[in-house]
Amino acid sequence: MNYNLNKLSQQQQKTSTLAALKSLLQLIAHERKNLLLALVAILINSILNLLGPFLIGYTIDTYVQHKDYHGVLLFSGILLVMYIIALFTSYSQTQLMGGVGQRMLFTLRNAIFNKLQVLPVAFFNANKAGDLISRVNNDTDKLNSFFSQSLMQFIGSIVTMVGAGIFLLIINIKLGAATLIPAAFIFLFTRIVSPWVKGKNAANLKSVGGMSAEIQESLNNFKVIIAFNRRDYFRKRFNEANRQNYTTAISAGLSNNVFLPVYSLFSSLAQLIVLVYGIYLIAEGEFSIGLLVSYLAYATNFYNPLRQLATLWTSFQVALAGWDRISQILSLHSDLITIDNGVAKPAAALVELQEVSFGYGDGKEILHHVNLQLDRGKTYAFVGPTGGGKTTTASLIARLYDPLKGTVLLNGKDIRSYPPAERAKKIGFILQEPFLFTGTVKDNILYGNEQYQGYTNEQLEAVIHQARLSGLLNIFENGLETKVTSGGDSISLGQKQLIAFMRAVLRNPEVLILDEATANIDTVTEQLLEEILNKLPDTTTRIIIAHRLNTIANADEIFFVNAGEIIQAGSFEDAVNKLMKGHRVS
Ligand SMILES: Nc1ncnc2c1ncn2[C@@H]1O[C@H](COP(=O)(O)OP(=O)(O)OP(=O)(O)O)[C@@H](O)[C@H]1O
Repeated sequence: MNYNLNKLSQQQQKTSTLAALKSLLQLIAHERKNLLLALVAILINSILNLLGPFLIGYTIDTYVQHKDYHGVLLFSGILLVMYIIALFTSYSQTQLMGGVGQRMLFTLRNAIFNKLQVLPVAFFNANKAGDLISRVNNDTDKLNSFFSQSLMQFIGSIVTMVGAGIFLLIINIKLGAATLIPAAFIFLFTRIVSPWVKGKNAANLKSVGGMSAEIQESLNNFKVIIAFNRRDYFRKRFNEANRQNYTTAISAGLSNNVFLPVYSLFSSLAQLIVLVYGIYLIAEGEFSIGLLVSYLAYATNFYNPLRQLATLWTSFQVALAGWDRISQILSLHSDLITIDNGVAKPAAALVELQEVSFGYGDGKEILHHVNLQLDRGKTYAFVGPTGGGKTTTASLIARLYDPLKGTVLLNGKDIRSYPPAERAKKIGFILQEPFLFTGTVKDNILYGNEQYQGYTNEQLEAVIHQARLSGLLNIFENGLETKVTSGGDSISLGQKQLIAFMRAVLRNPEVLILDEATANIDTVTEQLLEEILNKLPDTTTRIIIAHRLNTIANADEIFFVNAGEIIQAGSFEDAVNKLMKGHRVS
């Protein structure tokens, strides 16, 4: 499956505006009650706005021309009450839709974040974290702006326009038709120009994502930047991303501003038509002054919302561009599904790779028809040159990826048939770069461990003691309460590896994979770690990926992993003998 969102956006078929609007409305479908209330408020508001000019015209013709000031006063009072009610309805709908927008934002951000939690490693390999953050933060906010500020105004404007259009045609069909001609041009113009505007806004949102990715990358690597004094390099890259954003923002801004002047021009033309044609009709005796005043007001009532629609339409195009980027994530599914293949065959080994081939999607094959058997309770070492495929093999055993061909079996069952929670419990994987989150050593040790959640420090210390891990915990000044940050600068890399080690061992896995897990640990601690490994339950299978020969000296079996192959090299002595005869171990 293609997980590259940028490639996906190129492949993605353009959705029609109506289809996109439909899918956007589905997002707030559960807000029916608030939407209905906001709709009623905006309808009342529009109706009151529409009645205004009619009453003004009526007052002029009936009372002003006959100097009936009592009537003028009465209708002025009625108009004042109408304006106050209109103000109240406008305020209510803003409040209601503000709430709808914020709740939609909340739900949507949760939905994207939850989706990110279930997507496979391949997705994160293919996309930059900064761009993903931008989609969660920035793009969702564009939708919020549309829902909270624009949607009801949008509906209100359309209702007012339709109402005003009907009044225009009812009062005088010929004048009405002439007044509405410019609107037809506006409609045509909008249809033609909208996809272009949406495209410009999509490019701008993409460049915001690119800039966010640049910031994220330089922040992650700030030590290297300072150590190598390469500030200029990242400054240049950021400058480039910023410039790109500046250019696309200008371009999007210009395209967004295209609607308003055109709408304004055609609105003014319509006013002119009403004035010229209206005066002609008065001269012909077909029209009254009061009617013309009402008529001009209705023409304004028709074209003003249309002008407002120009701004709202822009906000809609921006929201659509944001929605496209969000739905690209939401529409993805993990291809690491759990398959229904629950019948275990008699297991020849605990872990078995049968004719496994794998590559990362760039066409290069990393493993080629590999066969491997790992027995329960034994210790295995994967050695080989840098980039030889050791981590890849371990990742396939832990099902971070699925093989392109062949099968990985755990206990005689296809690894794909294990539910993720069960698989994670059976396989402990200590990565080359252990992941720690901000909290304490205890929080990090208990991460993903249901069994000991809620244990007090004393209870957990007892468990750690039982697992013979006390020696490792003692290395931390404040024991379980030692503070850890996700950047991990408060503790050393070796200490991080120790926490990851304790985390994995306490889960009591059937297979424990250590990927260069002792590379940053001093030899005394490494010795301690080895003792712990040796005392793990007899049933635990250990896979050690290491470059240091002393780390693998006690392995029952050593495998050379290189150039797509995994070669069984026997015990440490056998491997050393083979090495003497010309095999290269890194
Ligand atoms: N996420 C990835 N996307 C594309 N290619 C990758 C990815 N991870 C690894 N590779 C490639 O796969 C090959 C094997 O990498 P792997 O990490 O398995 O090697 P290794 O033997 O563990 O190396 P090391 O000893 O340096 O840890 C390398 O050529 C590497 O460039």
